[in-house]
Amino acid sequence: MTSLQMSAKEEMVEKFLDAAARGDVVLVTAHLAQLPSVINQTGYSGWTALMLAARNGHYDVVEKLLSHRYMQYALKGAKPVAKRCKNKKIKESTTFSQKWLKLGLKKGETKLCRFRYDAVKDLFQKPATVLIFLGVEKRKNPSSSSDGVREPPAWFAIGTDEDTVELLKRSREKNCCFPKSPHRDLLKLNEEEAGVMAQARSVLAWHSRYSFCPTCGSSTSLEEAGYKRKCLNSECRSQQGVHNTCYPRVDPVVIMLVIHPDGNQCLLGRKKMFPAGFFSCLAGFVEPGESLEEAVRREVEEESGVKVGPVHYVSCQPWPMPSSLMMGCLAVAVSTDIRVDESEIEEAHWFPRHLSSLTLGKKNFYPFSQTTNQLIIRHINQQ
Ligand SMILES: NC(=O)C1=CN([C@@H]2O[C@H](COP(=O)(O)OP(=O)(O)OC[C@H]3O[C@@H](n4cnc5c(N)ncnc54)[C@H](O)[C@@H]3O)[C@@H](O)[C@H]2O)C=CC1
Ligand SMILES: [Mg+2]
Ligand SMILES: [Mg+2]
Ligand SMILES: [Mg+2]
Ligand SMILES: [Zn+2]
Repeated sequence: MTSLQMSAKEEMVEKFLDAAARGDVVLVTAHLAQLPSVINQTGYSGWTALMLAARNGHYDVVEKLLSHRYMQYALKGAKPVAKRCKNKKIKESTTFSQKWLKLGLKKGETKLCRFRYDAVKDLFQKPATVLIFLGVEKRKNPSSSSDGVREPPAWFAIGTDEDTVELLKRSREKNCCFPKSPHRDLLKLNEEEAGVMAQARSVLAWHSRYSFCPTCGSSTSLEEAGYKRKCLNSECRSQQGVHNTCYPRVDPVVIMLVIHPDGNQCLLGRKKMFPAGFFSCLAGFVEPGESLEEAVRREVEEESGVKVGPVHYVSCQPWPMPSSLMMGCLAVAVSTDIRVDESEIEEAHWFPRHLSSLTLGKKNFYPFSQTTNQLIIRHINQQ
């Protein structure tokens, strides 16, 4: 028996929190009828059911929880969430849970802001505006468009110094947002919009950092619909040959689930900046001259002291903070002692499979990256 094994009550709490996180209002109601005090429990993740339901946009679960008599206790811990919920005043704010609400309590999905040309054309006159071409929408059936336009729309992203509140007034979309905390807000978007966001954010972030030529320091100008910056000094070395400073940068990152040699545990760690109780796969930047496998072995050993043997690539995901490509791998450990590098990781542990499956493997449960979810689900299914 390990200390990580759960009691029956802990297991029930996790099931209740899982139902709240998935928006299963029937199961949430059943658990509350059986054990009303469960409403206040935070369980393994450190989050209450209210926080999880709000985070994932399950309006009906939030309403159910708020209407429950035991909620008065929970309100002590989650006052701003409950207050804003009741008043339906969801304003810009700085605290963690309030920000989630702004995005999460709307019915339906969070959407990116969309503007028609007329709404933003005046911005193009401003020197600070950056316009990049994102692509033309693929339409399965072009003639069936609802707005009467036959040609599929072309999408652009605009970088502007205009106030976001002013910008929002120009959009026709009701439930759209400007994600302020990209790590979490990004994960509220559907896959298609997350891809658009990754492309736009990476390229715009690159433009904001490369106003001057890294080779000679002269000014640069935007070319090729936003995918190149050319040095304006005709003598500059970057004008000859291929110079990667002229093109948007992507940093390769490895993110890996390390499996214990017994096959039944996986290694997860937490950085100081993570919310309480939040553990994730280890990750790190690929260094120059390294292969994927070498980067996985080096990062795991640096961060946890665990040595890794076989490494298998599983899936990848663009990660626009500001511009990485996260490559997800399963890695098999050949040693088990953990010594964390405290400058990078606060804690790391081996997690038994049943615990991972209860707390981590559920779609939408945590604001994890898709890559992390897929690695954990792959591990859970490899019984
Ligand atoms: N569990 C995790 O740690 C997860 C990490 N990520 C992302 O993976 C990426 C890498 O993970 P980390 O643990 O931060 O990497 P890491 O373990 O390599 O350590 C980060 C440090 O490496 C240095 N560094 C080396 N090359 C760098 C580069 N090209 N750009 C920026 N810093 C560089 C910096 O000092 C930075 O503080 C980050 O973008 C992070 O947001 C995403 C999901 C989960
Ligand atoms: Mg590292
Ligand atoms: Mg790292
Ligand atoms: Mg590193
Ligand atoms: Zn130059």
